[in-house]
Amino acid sequence: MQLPTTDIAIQTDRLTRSFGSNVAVRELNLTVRSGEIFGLLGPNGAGKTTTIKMLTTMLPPSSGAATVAGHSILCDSIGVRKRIGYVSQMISADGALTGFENLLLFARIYNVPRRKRTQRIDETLAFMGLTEARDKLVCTYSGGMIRRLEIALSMLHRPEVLFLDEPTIGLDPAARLQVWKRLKELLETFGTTILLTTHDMEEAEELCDRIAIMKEGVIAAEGSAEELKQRAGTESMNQVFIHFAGEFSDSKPNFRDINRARRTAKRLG
Ligand SMILES: Nc1ncnc2c1ncn2[C@@H]1O[C@H](COP(=O)(O)OP(=O)(O)OP(=O)(O)O)[C@@H](O)[C@H]1O
Repeated sequence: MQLPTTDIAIQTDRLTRSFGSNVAVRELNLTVRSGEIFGLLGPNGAGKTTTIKMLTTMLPPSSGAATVAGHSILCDSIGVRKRIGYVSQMISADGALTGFENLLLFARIYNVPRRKRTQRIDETLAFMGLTEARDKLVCTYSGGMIRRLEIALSMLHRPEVLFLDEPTIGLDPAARLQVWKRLKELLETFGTTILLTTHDMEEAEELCDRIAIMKEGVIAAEGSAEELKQRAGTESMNQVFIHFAGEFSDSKPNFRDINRARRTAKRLG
């Protein structure tokens, strides 16, 4: 089915990225509809982060093309950047500043008009349940509060599309639920399209309207959690993952990837 372009938030056309002889993402054709939460799943090294880096214009593709919020990642990276937010696994808020000060810094970067800044920051803090922590140093925040602040930083300019790389990695169950709640509210309140990566099958089922399971740089399966369960002939999302991505998640074991995931978990834990 062909969707009208206004209903499409992200579209890729044979998007490919290689690192030397290693093809991390191979001729990816992906469509994310406006106003949905889309989950990219897959074992370590499947190409999820590389996909996000290309879509956020941080990494040029080796070949292929993509549009994000109607703008080409190849010819209009500024147009893309103005319309997106990105919460990576790596970048953290500055622990030596308060939540408010962190947001003020981003408000300047995003060119939020000076007279609107304080109001926008306070609204965003309230939205993320951080009003009471407004003037506290971020180094005193819990892992869940840091993650919510990072989401607040990424949505300060009210992006059309938000990219989240493993948003709840390293969080305890209560903090994870809080993040899910805020992300759903973000979609309901602002209509923000969300593309996230996760290894957490419960997260994918609970949060995502549609899911793509990547394996070795290609999409092995795509659909809603219910559709994927039906196709795999199981009620368990873990079994769905194994069915489409394979039993072993060490197809491309990589010190860099494991080390990065551990550092993120440690940072938030
Ligand atoms: N900067 C880089 N230089 C060389 N190889 C890279 C680089 N970034 C990614 N890769 C390789 O590309 C492949 C895909 O990596 P990517 O980080 O996209 O996977 P991922 O699905 O996000 O994994 P994870 O779940 O561990 O975050 C891996 O084989 C990885 O080693």
